[in-house]
Parts: sequence; C-alpha cells; structure tokens
Amino acid sequence: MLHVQNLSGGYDKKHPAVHDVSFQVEKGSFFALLGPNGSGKTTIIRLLMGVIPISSGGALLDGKPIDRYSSVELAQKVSVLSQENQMGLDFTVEEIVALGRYPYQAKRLFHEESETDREAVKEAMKLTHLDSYKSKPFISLSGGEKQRVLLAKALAQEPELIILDEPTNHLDIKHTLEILDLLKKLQKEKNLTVLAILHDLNIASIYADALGMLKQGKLIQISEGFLKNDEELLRKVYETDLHIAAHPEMAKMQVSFMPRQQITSKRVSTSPFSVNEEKDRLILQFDSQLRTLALGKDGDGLAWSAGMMCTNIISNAEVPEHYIRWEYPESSIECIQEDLLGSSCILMKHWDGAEVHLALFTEFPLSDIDLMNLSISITESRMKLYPVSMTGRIVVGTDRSKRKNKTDEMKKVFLEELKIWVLAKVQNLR
Ligand SMILES: Nc1ncnc2c1ncn2[C@@H]1O[C@H](COP(=O)(O)OP(=O)(O)OP(=O)(O)O)[C@@H](O)[C@H]1O
Repeated sequence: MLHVQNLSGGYDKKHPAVHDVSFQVEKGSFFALLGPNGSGKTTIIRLLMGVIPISSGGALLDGKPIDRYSSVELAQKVSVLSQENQMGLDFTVEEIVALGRYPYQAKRLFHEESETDREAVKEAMKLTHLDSYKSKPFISLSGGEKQRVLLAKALAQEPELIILDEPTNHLDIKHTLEILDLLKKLQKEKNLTVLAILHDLNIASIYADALGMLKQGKLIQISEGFLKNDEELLRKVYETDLHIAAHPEMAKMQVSFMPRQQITSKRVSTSPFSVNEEKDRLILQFDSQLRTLALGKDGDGLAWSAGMMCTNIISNAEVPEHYIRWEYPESSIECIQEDLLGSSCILMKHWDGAEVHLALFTEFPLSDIDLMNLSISITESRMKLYPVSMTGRIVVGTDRSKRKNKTDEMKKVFLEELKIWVLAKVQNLR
C-alpha cells in the first residue's frame, strides 16, 4: 500500500533529519516505527504528508507518488493522528470527530453533512467509547481523553491507511490496550493499514507485524519482531542496558530494561542470602528477589522469589508471599554456603528417608535457560549417586539484580565449577 523509497529530507537542506529511508507497509498490515527521541520518526510522517519538503526519494501510495494526490484525495485515503492535540476553538467532542468527515464534504457545494457522515461519526465515537462525551468541550478533557477523540476523528475519516504519531501518549495501560486492540480489530475486519510511531518496544512487539528501527535519521533494521540477537543492537540504539526474553504467554519477545543505578551500586553485604533457623522452620531470605526454578513435587516452575521457607510438615506454618515452600519431615536440612569464583552460592539439601531434595541459589546472574540447564545437570549428578526413585525436589535460583558484566566465557567457567561443587556436596547425603 505504501512504498517509501530512499526518502530524505528535513528542516535544513544541508543536514536532512531523515536520510535515505526505505520501507514498505503492506495493505492490511501494522508497521511500527521505533527509535529514540530525535531519531526522525515524526519527520518521516511530515515528509510523507507534505508538511515539509522531500529533498530526495519519495513514496508511492497504491502505486501513485504520494505528492501527486490532491489534499482532499489524500485525506480520503489516509488519516493522520499527530502528536499535537491542541485544538484552538472550543468545539465539542462530537464536532471535533465530525471534522474527520471534511474530505467527503469538501466537494459538496455547501459542505453539508450527509447521513453517511453522521453514521461514520457515530460509529467512530462508539468504537472509541466516547458516546457519553459527545457534548463535552474538547478543551475540558484530559490528555488521554483528547487522544481518544482525535483517534475517533481519524477513524471517522474512514481511511485505508491510518498514520499515528505516538497514539498511546497520555494513555493509561487499559486505554493503551483498548486503542491498540481496536486498531488490530479494524486491521482484521476492515483491512485497515496502520503505520504507527510507538515508543513502547513491548507494545510494538505485541501488536505490530513489522518493526522499523530508526537511529539518527537512518532506518537501521526492519524485522517482523525482536529476537534475542537484537539485544546488542537495541542497547546501542537506546544506550541502555536491556534484555530480550520471551513473553510468558505469547510467542512474542519482550524487552526489559536494567536501571543504571542498580548496575553500578556497591554491594552492601557480603552475601545476598541470610538464613534464620527457628524451632520448626528454616527461613532463607534473599537480599532482592531471585529468579527461581522449582521442579518436582509442589514445584511451581519459574518465578521471582523473596526467599524460601522450609517448614516441618507438622508445623503448618504460613509461608510469606513470594516465598518458596519447602516441607520437610523430621530429618534436618543441611545448609552450605560458599563463594565460588567470587559469587556467593548456597546449597540446601535433605534426605527425607525416601527422596533427595536439593536447592541451589547463586548470586551469579544466569538466564532462564541457564537455570533449566543447571537443574538438568543437578538431576543428572544426583542420578549418578542415587537411584532414580529417590529424585525429589530441585530448586535453583539466580540473583539478577546486581548483574555485573559477566562474559559468556566467565559463565561457562562458573557453571562448570558450580556443578563440581554440587556433585561433591551431595555425596553421602543419605
Ligand atoms: N521544526 C523543526 N525544526 C528544526 N528541526 C527539527 C524540527 N522538528 C524536529 N527537528 C529535528 O529533527 C530531528 C528529528 O526529529 P523528529 O521529531 O523527527 O524525531 P522523533 O524521532 O519523532 O523524536 P521524538 O521521539 O522525540 O518525537 C531532531 O534532531 C529534531 O531536533
């Protein structure tokens, strides 16, 4: 539908804000333009809409150069929701939405409103849940409500292509998802094509069919979604430490950011683990929440945990929130704490007369995959020493809060060392 070809231009002829940008937005698809502040996202839209002059290259809209469309023709095909939501006059919500019908009224002698216009306005207000705002003055609305009104205006225009500059600006999470779900619905049901500037990488990853990443006026990557391999690229573009991991429920990747403050913060204690023993329980408390993997009887898989509470079965003690529960019978739990290659590690083990249970926590930062592999290798070590029927619970955990610059090589050496340590400690447990 929209083919942008070697587009360059901006505000200063000598220094164009956008250089040689090419991308395609297929009909009925959702293309997200991403990039840090000042990278040229809005400028691309301004160039496409003829607000500022193109210095070279251009764009085809349904095969015709976009600058050959008259403004009314263009407005019947494309609507734009820009960042500026300051409307000068004191219009009501309905009047603002009705402005979206102007391209259809422009050619009529008295610009009169038709039944189709009224229906389109009504439908757009219904879709954006604005029925009850109909008579309210636009200027009396909150930033988020104004944004919804402007989206309704853009939808009343019944475009084939909708261009949105940060459509979820000012919106809370409920309204953000509502707007994007609506766009997705229109994309599916009406074959609407969407080109949106989004700042939230995770929202873009969930909703967009294609992502275009801009840096300093250049489009440096177009992809169908983020991959684990994009971490380095995103770190450079956003100059921020971040990590990419799978969404817990969807086949989409999500980006999580690491605050600088914590990365450089100094250690306050020598170990991130503290152990308190009371008469019928043993409480292991973590400095900050650890990423844990609990497998076996009652294990609840991957979680963020604040600690582990080992309770004697007969005590029925209440386990605090975000604590792993570990029940044990009369036998005692052995707890070994050691520094391995400068990282504090703690191993808890017990033999309940039938099964061997192990919990291993380390402050070395590991990924979810590392935790899974670690639990597999602990299971294997245990199976070398004890019959399969004795395999009880396994819990492994890692501290990602003080993530230091650990290389893959350091991780490999650490994991090897850890496995040897665990194997040595679980011998003669019975
Ligand atoms: N009206 C203007 N006059 C001169 N330079 C401008 C103007 N608007 C933007 N620029 C410059 O053009 C470059 C690209 O700006 P643009 O607004 O396209 O970035 P953006 O990616 O949309 O940023 P943001 O995420 O902050 O909205 C920036 O260096 C900016 O300073």
